[in-house]
Amino acid sequence: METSGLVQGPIEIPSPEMYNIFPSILHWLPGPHHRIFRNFAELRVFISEQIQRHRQTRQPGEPRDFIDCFLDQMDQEQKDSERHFQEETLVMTTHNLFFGGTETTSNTLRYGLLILLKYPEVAGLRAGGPGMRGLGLGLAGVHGGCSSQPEPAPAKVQAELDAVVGRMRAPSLEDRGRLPYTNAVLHEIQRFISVVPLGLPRALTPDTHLHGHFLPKGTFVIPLLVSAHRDPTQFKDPDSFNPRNFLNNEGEFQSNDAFTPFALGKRMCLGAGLARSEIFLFFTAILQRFCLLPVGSPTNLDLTPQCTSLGNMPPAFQLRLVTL
Ligand code: HEM
Repeated sequence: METSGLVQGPIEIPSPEMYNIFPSILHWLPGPHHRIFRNFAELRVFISEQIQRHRQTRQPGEPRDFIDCFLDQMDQEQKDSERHFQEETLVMTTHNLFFGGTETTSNTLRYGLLILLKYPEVAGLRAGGPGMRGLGLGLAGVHGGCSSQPEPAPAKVQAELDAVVGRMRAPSLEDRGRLPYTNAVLHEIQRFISVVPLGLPRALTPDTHLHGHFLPKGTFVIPLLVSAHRDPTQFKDPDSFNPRNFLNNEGEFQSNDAFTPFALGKRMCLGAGLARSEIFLFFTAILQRFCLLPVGSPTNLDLTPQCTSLGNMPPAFQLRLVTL
């Protein structure tokens, strides 16, 4: 049995760069980007309703979640004329968590699956064997399962998962340290795609000299995270996908200081730990159970991101998942 596994594409925006530079002008121009603003407004309404429900059901001092904690803090600061914990901040912070926590991780997962389709020798897309059932997610109407594919290169991630975790239980975070190749592949996916290519803007607190340039105090600086990820002094052949960037000669996992998908410093991604856990658990759970198959030849798969500057999104693609 095979069912549909079409991966949907993103909303098309005329020019994210334009929006970054002239946000107010785009508000007045017609175009599909207005869907984003509508979605944004809808999400605000949803969050405001959730806050209202929290107010009605909460026990002050006994927080159940982030919104309750924030409301407790608002109570404490009620009499403070310079209070930071206000309703609008709660709405926007919750919104940021939603937005920052969903698109980023889901794009990484989608992009990662596309990369693994393109580089089957990494994931280990297996040829059909007697133990493989043609069952799972796939394109409606397409038949043949893994057996229609040519014999693949060594099934490295799947072989490692088989050896360390087996098939009797789901992979857990405790396994991460014992899966160096898989860990390296996941790091390489994040490096290769730079799903968030720019860090958030900063303002310089002191006057600064950088590479012969004088930058006065107050200058806005936007870190180009993608430039670190494509730096040939840090990564061998940085425009290619190569998990060896995160492995030493003994095949052990090796980190790299230039790996900064979550940025650096005090304002680095708040959800980095959660995101890394999600990426690990989703990928390993999928690869433990399924053989990934492209629709058509892997050589025809295009990895060019659909949208840059706001975020690197994978192009729409189709994939079949066949149970192992
Ligand atoms: C693959 C997944 C993710 C990537 C690549 C990513 C990347 C980033 C980057 C580059 C920044 C800017 C940090 C800076 O400029 O210093 C950021 C900020 C942030 N991220 Fe993530 N993120 C991911 C997932 C998440 C998740 C799961 C959450 C929450 C549930 C989250 C919440 C946030 C928040 C709240 C900020 C703002 C932090 C601040 O301003 O102090 N992110 N993220």
